[in-house]
Amino acid sequence: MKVYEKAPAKINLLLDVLRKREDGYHDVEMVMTMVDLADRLEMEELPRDTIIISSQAGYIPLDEKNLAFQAAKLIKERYEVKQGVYIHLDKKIPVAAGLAGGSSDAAATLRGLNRLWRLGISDEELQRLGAELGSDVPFCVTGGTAIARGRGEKLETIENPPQCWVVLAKPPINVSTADVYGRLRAQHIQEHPSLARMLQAIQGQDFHTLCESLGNVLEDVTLPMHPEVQQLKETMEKLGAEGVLMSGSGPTVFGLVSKESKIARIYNGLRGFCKEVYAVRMLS
Ligand SMILES: C[C@@](CO)(OP(=O)(O)O)[C@H](O)COP(=O)(O)OP(=O)(O)OC[C@H]1O[C@@H](n2ccc(N)nc2=O)[C@H](O)[C@@H]1O
Ligand SMILES: Nc1ncnc2c1ncn2[C@@H]1O[C@H](COP(=O)(O)OP(=O)(O)O)[C@@H](O)[C@H]1O
Repeated sequence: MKVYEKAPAKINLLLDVLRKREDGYHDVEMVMTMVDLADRLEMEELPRDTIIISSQAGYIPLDEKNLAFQAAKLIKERYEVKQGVYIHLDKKIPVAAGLAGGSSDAAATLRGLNRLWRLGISDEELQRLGAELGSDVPFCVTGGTAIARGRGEKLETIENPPQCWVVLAKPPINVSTADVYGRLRAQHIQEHPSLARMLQAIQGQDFHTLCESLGNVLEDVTLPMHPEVQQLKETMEKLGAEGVLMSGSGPTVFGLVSKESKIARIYNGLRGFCKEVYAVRMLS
C-alpha cells in the first residue's frame, strides 16, 4: 500500500524572540502560515524492518540525517511497528531557506505513516512527536495559521490572514538557524514587532495593516551578515510588493502582494537577482 502527502512551506509573518533559555533554545512569539509551495512525499510499506529515503534533489542527506527518516524512525520505535517504509521526497521547497522544508517533510511523514499503518494517533500526539524532531515540526503537522510560543511548539490556531500572493526569493547563500540564534543579543534587537497589531489586522482581514505589522527580529542578525538579503528586500519593495520580510532565520525574503497584475513585474525583476524565485498563493 502507498500513501501520498503534501508538505507545504511555511513563512513567519511575525517572529519575536523573548529570551534565551537554560536549555540553549530561545522562547519565541511567532505568527506562522503556509504557502502553496510544497514538497510531495510518497510512502510505501516494505515487509523488511528498514527505512529507505530517495529524492530527485541531489543536495539533501538521504540517511538518518534526513528529517523524514528521523520521523519514520521515531514513529516505528514509539509504536513498535515492525514493517519498513520506502519514502520518496519530491523536493520543491528550497533547502536551508527559512521555509521549514525539512520540518514539513518530517510532519508529512508523521501524518502519512499514521495513515499507512492505521495507528490512530491524534494530531496533538503527532505534534508532541514532532517537537522531538525540531521546533517547527509541530506547526507543520497541522498547518493553517498559528501563533507559536515556547521554542515554537506551543501552538494557538488563529484565523487565516487575508488571501494574497506571496513572492519568495532565496539568494544563493547559506544561513544556519543555530548560528543566527547564537549571534542574537537582546540589546541588538532594534524593534520588537507588535503581535497585538498583527492579530487585529488578521481579525479585521486588513491587508494594509497586515503588511505594516510584519516583523522579524532575526533580521537584525542575518541582514548585517548578508547585505544581499537587505538588497533583496529593497528590490522587492521597489518592484511593488506591499509588505516585505525575511522568513525565519533566512535567507529567503517574501513579499505580500494583493493584486495578481503586479506579480509578473515583481517576479521578472527579481529573476535578474536570484535564480530561486516563486510566486505562490497563501494557503488558506
Ligand atoms: C527560525 C525558525 C522560525 O520558524 O525557522 P527556520 O529559519 O529554521 O526555518 C525556527 O525557530 C527554527 O526552527 P527549527 O529549524 O525547527 O529549529 P531546531 O531544529 O529546533 O533548532 C535548531 C537550532 O536553532 C536554535 N533555536 C531554535 C529554535 C528556538 N526557538 N530557539 C533556538 O535557539 C537552537 O540553537 C537549535 O539548536
Ligand atoms: N527532508 C529534508 N529536506 C530538506 N533538508 C533536510 C531534510 N532533512 C534534513 N535536511 C537538512 O536540514 C537542514 C535545514 O533544512 P530546511 O529544513 O530546508 O531549512 P530551514 O529550516 O531553514 O527551512 C539542511 O541543512 C538539510 O541538509
